[in-house]
Amino acid sequence: MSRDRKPARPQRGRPAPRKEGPRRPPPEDPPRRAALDVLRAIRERDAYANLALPELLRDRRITGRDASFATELTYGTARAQGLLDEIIRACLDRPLDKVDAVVLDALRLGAYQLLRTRVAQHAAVTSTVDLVRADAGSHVAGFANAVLRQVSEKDEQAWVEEIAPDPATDPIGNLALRSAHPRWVARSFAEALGDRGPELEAALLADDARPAVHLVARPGAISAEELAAITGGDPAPYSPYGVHLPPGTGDLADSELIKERLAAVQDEGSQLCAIATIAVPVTGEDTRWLDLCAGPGGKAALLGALAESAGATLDAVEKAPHRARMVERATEDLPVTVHVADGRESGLDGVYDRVLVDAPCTGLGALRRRPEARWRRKPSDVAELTRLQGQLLLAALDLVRPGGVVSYVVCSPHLAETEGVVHESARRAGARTLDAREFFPGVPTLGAGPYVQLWPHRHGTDAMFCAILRKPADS
Ligand SMILES: C[S@@+](CC[C@H](N)C(=O)[O-])C[C@H]1O[C@@H](n2cnc3c(N)ncnc32)[C@H](O)[C@@H]1O
Repeated sequence: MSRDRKPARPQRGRPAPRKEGPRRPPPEDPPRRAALDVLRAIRERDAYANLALPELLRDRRITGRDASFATELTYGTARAQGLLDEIIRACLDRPLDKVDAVVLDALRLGAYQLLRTRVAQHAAVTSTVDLVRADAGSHVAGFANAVLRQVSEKDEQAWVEEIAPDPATDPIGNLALRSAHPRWVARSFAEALGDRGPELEAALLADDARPAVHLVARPGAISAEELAAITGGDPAPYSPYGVHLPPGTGDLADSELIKERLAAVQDEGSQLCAIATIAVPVTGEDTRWLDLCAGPGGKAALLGALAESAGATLDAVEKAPHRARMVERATEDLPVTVHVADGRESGLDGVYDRVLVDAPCTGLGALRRRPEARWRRKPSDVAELTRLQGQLLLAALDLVRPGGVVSYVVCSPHLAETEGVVHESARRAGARTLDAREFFPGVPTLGAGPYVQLWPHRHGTDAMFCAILRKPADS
């Protein structure tokens, strides 16, 4: 394995690397090179680690233990970025933003190995210095070496003790740094949980755990028990259609079960929100259902299969044409009609018995799936998204018939995106908020209601939020 391989040294007589420009020798250390290239792609072109890394590993034919090591380095460094930056900052005699971005990527990678892996110190330092030399030139190799030597003088715990805010006066700031989250994200979790202590810590730490893969068994085609038996998984604790796969289950894209649409990969929290949408009683007709933000089609496929057995039909609206095509593929053979349209002005009539608004959101509830997302999202995203979420929810309340129900779902616990949007839209439309907890039977620790907020550390699901609204019958 190349992890502990001694790095190549310049040969005697070989000309020293020129100072004026970076040179890139053939990769000597494929896993670290792959990790560094993906970290750079994340920074320079907003790449997603979970898409960019597998592609790069495939292209460079990096497999086995090297691929696992590259994955650990890339995901771990991307997640811990803010904490690593604070530690690197403490080792500098200049502001962090004066460090060349290419060098900083490598310093983060080196610091991650020193603080959060079992890679030997000398291997972590020399391999990083080699990468810096190759990418930024020899003149900065000494600087990188000096910074990493300083980082290596303490372990993570000691660094955190030294640089974290005092937990007595700033518990959120302390936990944010400890758990490598931006302060505003930690604060939003604290506000949603009503906790600044152990539960907040558990919620933040859950973002670093690898989520189990959940499958949904297509209703009417296969039962969860059958799917569990075939896959070696376990029936999910709460969703009657869910299966939890054993840890380490590989890529399922080529599995016959998925290709034949008997099953799909879907977080149990998403399943529960779709199921709740149709569990609420409505009086009278119950045959016209609408999914107003349907792409890529996970919930539309589950609702479509449930619609088929209930004798209902589903209209699925999606603004982005390529995502609408994904909905079409996911719902083939189901009573689903896909519309490429803006949900705020879809042109559809207000006749629906049930509407799901699974609105675009910050995704703060699924940070465990996107290593870089916690650092990419900005507080300013929230204001923009809440405006759109409110408009979509009002449109849904317009499209639902009197007496019908709307469920509003986001994958975020941020109160502005959850309760804030629901309060304001319900008030403006004169809609009644129902106790959503009733429609999540058997799910524990749902708090005081009337909304449902799921959490990875409590429920093993993404942090999905669900509110259920009823349009007054006389409106
Ligand atoms: C959270 S995702 C929905 C996930 C989907 N329900 C599922 O379970 O697979 C939100 C979707 O809304 C779409 N979207 C964004 N703005 C929209 C709008 N104004 N009208 C309709 N869809 C919109 C996005 O393209 C995205 O596909």
